[in-house]
Amino acid sequence: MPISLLGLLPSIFLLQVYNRVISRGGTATLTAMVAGVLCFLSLELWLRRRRARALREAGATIDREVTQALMNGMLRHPLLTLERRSASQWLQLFRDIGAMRSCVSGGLAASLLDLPMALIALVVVGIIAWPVLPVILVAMLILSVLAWWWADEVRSARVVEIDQARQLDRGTAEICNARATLKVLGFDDAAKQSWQSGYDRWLAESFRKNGEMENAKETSHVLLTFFSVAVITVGALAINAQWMSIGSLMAVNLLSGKALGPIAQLASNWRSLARANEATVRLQAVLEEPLEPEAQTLEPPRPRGAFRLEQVSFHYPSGHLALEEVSLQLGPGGIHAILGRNGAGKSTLAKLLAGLYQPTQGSIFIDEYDMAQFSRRDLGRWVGCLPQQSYWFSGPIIDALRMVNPEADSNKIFVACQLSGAHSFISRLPGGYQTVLGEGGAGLSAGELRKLGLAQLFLRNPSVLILDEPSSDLDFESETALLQTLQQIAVKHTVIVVTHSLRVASLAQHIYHVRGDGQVDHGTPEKMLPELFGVARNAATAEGAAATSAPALKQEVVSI
Ligand SMILES: Nc1ncnc2c1ncn2[C@@H]1O[C@H](COP(=O)(O)OP(=O)(O)OP(=O)(O)O)[C@@H](O)[C@H]1O
Repeated sequence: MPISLLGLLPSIFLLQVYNRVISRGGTATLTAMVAGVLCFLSLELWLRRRRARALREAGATIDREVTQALMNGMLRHPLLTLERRSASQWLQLFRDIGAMRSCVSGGLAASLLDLPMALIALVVVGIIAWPVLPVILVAMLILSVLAWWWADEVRSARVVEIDQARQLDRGTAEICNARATLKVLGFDDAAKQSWQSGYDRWLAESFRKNGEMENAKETSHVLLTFFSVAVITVGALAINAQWMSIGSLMAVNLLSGKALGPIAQLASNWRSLARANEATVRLQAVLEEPLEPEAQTLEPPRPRGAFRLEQVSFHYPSGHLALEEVSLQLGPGGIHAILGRNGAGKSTLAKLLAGLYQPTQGSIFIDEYDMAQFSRRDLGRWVGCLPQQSYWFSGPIIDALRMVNPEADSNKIFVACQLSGAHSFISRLPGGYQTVLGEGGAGLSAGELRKLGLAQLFLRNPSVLILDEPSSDLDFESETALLQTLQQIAVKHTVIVVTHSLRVASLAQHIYHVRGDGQVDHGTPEKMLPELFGVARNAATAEGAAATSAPALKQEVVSI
């Protein structure tokens, strides 16, 4: 408001110069007025800088608060919700925050704050030059209607260009992720064509909308000049009729710019409001989604690792029913194999046991505790999981290993790597544990990355280890070594292995067969192996002889 009031200063100065200085020759008055104007201008400069800073701070606060809420929220979203959005969609949500910030601290906020100036200018025009007031009112009306007309994106709460830019981003991210696959399979032309058509659509829409906005801007500019001419014309007629003075006309010419400028500026700033509005709706939807429970303040004792499923059903949001009223017990201790055909629901069962998915119906207990009460952080301490596909962070190997257990000393890291079989190949690398890997572990083979994933799991030393096809990328020798290790770990821990391997299955104490119709059969390997593989356990163990003839407990296993 003070800035708006100070905005009247040039007009009042002009009016006084004409009425008191030019017509009466008052040089002393002029000096005093110039001194006064300079003081007020200094005040206005100070106020404007304060206002700009307040807007900047508001923008930065919104950015900081929403970014943190989004990052915390994302990491506390249940796995199913996380999986629903791709990495590029999450990235776009972080970019949406920028749209909110630029709306608050950008030109739109400033022109909205300047709107009171328009009202004050109108009042002053009414006092000093009432004959031109109707002209300015009509001009305001026309500019307001046009500003609203051009604000179609705000009215429909949809920015088509952003929709298309997001689709394009998603396509680009997918091509970047699949760059090697595209090269290997040789269908890069097809992928490029589909990307190009998305790009052309976005470019055409962006070009069209930018043209519309340029049009709005240029039209407003010309209209402002036209209204200024209209004010001078009507003012000149009013002076001839002796209804107002020349000084008033000169002042009113400046005032009309103050009254109409903020409205004309709205037209070119609408887009940032439309973008911020869209971004806010999207962010709000994500921030309102339910999160996993907070970490417990009271820490229950480390579980022994006995699972009990009571009438557990699970279906995906798509409606696919993976498990239906399954009841079973598992552990504590020992190796337990989950078997079944592709797509039967083995990984789904493993994720339920790890607490990564919540049953749609029924309950899962670990020891005597209902798992639903625990946060992911609590469960992560007790139930370690090696998923079918895990991500390896770029940077030195040692840093990524320390990330999972920052308190682990070097000895513990060596032991975990020896157990997983990673130590031997890391030692052969020229940089050893300091070797820097690329994104996703680029620079190592799939089997080597698998061993590093196992090392991370061992480093956490959970009560329960859930491994989804741990030996899928391992050579025979490495698989044998891993099986020996798992046998020994299973003396004190519960080891659950999702597998297609007869060797692994033959070592289990108990086998769970996920049938694919929502049911799970289970029994001893003596009963299940002939049914599933058509071989007796004895024959199977003979095949996996190296694993079963594990020597006395390895020293490394004792230390985890
Ligand atoms: N996020 C998801 N949304 C919808 N359906 C899913 C999702 N993840 C898996 N499914 C479906 O659930 C079923 C079970 O999947 P799951 O990954 O548990 O199979 P699996 O037995 O581990 O298979 P594989 O041996 O091939 O690894 C599959 O038919 C799959 O299509």
